[in-house]
Amino acid sequence: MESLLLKAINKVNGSVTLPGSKSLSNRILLLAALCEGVTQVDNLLDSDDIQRMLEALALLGIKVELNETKTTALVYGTGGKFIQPEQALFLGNAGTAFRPLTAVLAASNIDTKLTGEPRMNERPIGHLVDALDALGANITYLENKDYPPLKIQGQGIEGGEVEIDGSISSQFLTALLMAAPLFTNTTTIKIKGELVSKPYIDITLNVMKRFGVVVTNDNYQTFIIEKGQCYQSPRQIMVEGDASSASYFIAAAAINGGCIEINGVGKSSVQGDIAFADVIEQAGAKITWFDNKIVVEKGQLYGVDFDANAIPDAAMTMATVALFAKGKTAIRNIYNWRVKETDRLNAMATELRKVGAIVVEGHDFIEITPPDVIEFATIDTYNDHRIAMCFSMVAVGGHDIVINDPKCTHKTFPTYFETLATISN
Ligand SMILES: O=C(O)C1=C[C@@H](OP(=O)(O)O)[C@@H](O)[C@H](O)C1
Ligand SMILES: C=C(OP(=O)(O)O)C(=O)O
Repeated sequence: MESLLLKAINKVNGSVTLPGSKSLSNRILLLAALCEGVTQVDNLLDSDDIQRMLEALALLGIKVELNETKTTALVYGTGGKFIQPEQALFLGNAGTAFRPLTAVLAASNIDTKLTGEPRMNERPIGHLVDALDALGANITYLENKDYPPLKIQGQGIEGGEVEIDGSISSQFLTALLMAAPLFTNTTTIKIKGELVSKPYIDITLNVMKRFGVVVTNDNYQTFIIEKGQCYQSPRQIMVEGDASSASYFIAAAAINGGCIEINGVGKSSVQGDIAFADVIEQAGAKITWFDNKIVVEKGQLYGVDFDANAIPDAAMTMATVALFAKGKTAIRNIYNWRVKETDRLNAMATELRKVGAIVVEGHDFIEITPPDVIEFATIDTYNDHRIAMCFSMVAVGGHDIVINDPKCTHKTFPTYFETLATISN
């Protein structure tokens, strides 16, 4: 396995342009496939998760033309008609591909198999399948109940009233919402349990609206999709920069004392992870907001204690910022870290201890007290892009560190380490 020795970074300074958002890219590709006509998608993310969605769409008979950098796509929508694929759709470890495609294919009239990496088979999908089953879908677990891989026998879905458990992943509700305009009747979705990661639902509703479908949302408890609405191409659509990826550069300036301009997201972002900037501001960083950029400078950082349920991805970055903050940092209400790329609560606790931090790993929280002296360590990344990117903060804070399997960042940010190098001295 490849390792990367990241040398201590003296100063970060300069400007970065973020790659497109993963969450927006995969939603937009799928909805563009579901409308009639051609949609031009600009600033598309070029990464593994998007590649998996593109491959699946190709097998379903959707033509997509990419430019040389794979950041502009022309998607030839087929109005919801797919061809019967010859082989299983391999979706890697991309939740934003697996979950929405499950719902959309359940509403189609073709038969498909959905598979993924071994870790995908450990990431639950039962809450989504239960809701689709209740609506009359025909989905079979090919290995273990409640987990991928799946066989889906598409036979159309009539719609109606349905409950969905929102306590493990918002992607299940996102999937149902995105598929609902394909159902024959009006659909009313009621949420069971506490809905996690709520801002991702705002992203979903925002993208659906840009494709012409309106959802009535009653305080995230009931969602109504009136019958007769179908996706309409906006013809051209721009993917905003990735707010989760922004967190590493926001953190870098805050830790290191440099000044970084981050282009591609700003105060008007539709992505909830932009709220990471508020958390780190509370911790002491100085943030200046613009419409489509953020400028960050250092302040003395202090540990913060916060509920991170709304920003599960960006919150991981605070776990390594904690190494350079005075006092204890507590990140709470993050049980679902355990069912993502790896058990992130356990993995972060293990790796933070390697550099000397005192860590309490709770069922749904993590507390980090920084060490007096950061120890040199080799960080395992568990095939989790965010662990690799988070631990680059150790170098940003002035300490050498080895990151195992740095290419795991390809899931969402293939050029992460090169981009970090451009602002490092
Ligand atoms: O809908 C989305 O685009 C996402 C939702 C979140 O997942 P959960 O809803 O499972 O927390 C997030 O962690 C993931 O990276 C992307
Ligand atoms: C949880 C993540 O990915 P996924 O979309 O596969 O859930 C993530 O990117 O941090």
